[in-house]
Amino acid sequence: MEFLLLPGALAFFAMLPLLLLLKLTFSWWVSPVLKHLKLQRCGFGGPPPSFPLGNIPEMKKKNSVSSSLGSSKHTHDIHSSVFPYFSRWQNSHGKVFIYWLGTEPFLYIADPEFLKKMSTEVLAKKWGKPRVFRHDRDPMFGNGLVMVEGNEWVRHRHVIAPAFSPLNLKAMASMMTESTNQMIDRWIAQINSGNPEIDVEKEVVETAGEIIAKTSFGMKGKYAKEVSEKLRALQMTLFKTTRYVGVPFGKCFNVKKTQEARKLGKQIDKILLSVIESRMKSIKRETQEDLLGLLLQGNRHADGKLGKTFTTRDLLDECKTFFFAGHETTALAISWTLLLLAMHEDWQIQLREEIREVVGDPKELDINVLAGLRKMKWVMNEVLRLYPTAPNVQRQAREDIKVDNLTVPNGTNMWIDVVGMHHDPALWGKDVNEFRPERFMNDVNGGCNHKMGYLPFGFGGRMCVGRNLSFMEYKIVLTLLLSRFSFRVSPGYDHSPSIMLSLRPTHGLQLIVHPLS
Ligand code: HEM
Repeated sequence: MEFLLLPGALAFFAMLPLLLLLKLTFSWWVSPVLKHLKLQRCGFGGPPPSFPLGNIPEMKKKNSVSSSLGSSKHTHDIHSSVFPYFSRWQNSHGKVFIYWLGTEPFLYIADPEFLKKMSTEVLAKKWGKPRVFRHDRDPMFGNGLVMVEGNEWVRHRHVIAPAFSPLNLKAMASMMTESTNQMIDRWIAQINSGNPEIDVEKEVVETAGEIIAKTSFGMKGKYAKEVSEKLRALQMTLFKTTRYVGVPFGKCFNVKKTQEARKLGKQIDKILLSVIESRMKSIKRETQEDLLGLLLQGNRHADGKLGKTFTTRDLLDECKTFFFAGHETTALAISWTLLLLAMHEDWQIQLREEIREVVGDPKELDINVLAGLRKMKWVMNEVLRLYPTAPNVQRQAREDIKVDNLTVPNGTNMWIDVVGMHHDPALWGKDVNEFRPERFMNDVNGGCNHKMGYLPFGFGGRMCVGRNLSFMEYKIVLTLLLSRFSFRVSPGYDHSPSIMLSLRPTHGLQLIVHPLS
């Protein structure tokens, strides 16, 4: 019997490399070509891709050409500098077209009407997230809420959303004031030493990292700082390199960085797992009011046992997700705000007056009054319009989607260009690139002529779950900073916003900071 099988088995092993080659040729060449033909038949145009890089060479070329907007030219007209390739392709292919990251087709969307029609066709739980990004960002988000799909997403969102209710968030205010006051002390010391130029982006991002480490997993002091630094190092390792997402063997271009990210990811998981496990052991005494505490309390069966909805791995992925989705987006919103207020002293004065009227003495900050900071909310909305810190929203079709006479085929990735829509004069009018917070005075959409044209927190059922937390942090940090300091743009500041997952200032954000008497 064995002898009879042997020639067959040998033939199989001899064929193995050929089978593998056929499989790879199909997935990386035949299948993308078929997809391309299908998309063309569906009526979508776009820049012609090459194999195996897709349109990446053109994207990289344009990236290197785009440079600083010039220190004297603090223009808010940033779309063509942060996404030069999209801005160019829009001119020749309109506001909806196909481009390719490696062998993965992406539908580019900067047309709110198209987006509206598509999103009325698809339930939140039926949207996918691009598989190439899920894979690429696995060390950061794992299967946390940002990436999870289908019924699993419903389950996660159902448990997580209540943790972000305004009532629960109030308990976190003291963690925010504590870290902000420590930052203020550092600034005072630096100014007293004769150096009033502060890189507010570096400072605020660091402080927000500590805040989220406290509010997410209840870490304190030095420990919060250490974990937050490790998590940030992981993000830098993943994003500060030339990346070939969607390209076959793309990770091989960066073996060292990929290994480094994996190593850091494991270290972080180890630290967070030990925190989660020790918190689980003391579950009966669990009174901590951070997000992990709230999830643990919601994760108990009626008999008090753990694991109703989340496994330890789920909890770990969610804690990391809160960190990565929450700290930089909020910190950068605060940093861009400080720049815009430094450029528009009138608004700095108006906000300071509002703080005086609504909050009174910031040393006794009563967070119940924060809702009264109306002008500050207009400023936040306007900053997130001009500088949306989450510069795009992504989806993947899990079924064919009909939009008028076009079909978006199952599996198509979508890249919704938030920066593009927020800077589109057809949606906002001639003053689109001006800082005018008052446009939000009587209109939550800031006068945009389409309600899906303003998407700083995404859209539909998957809209940002942490936005209430970010509103609170934004108001607390700004209240404390504006009560203590005035801000001017430093001559050393080079205005060059760029994308590194979030929309950030490439060379930091240097302001001249003066203590108020
Ligand atoms: C200014 C601050 C923030 C901005 C601009 C922002 C923006 C966004 C955007 C654009 C999305 C994608 C929505 C979509 O796909 O339609 C999102 C999702 C998400 N955000 Fe935020 N975010 C901010 C703060 C936060 C904070 C503070 C947290 C948590 C601590 C957080 C946690 C999340 C999570 C977990 C999701 C995934 C929601 C889901 O898919 O169900 N975000 N955010």
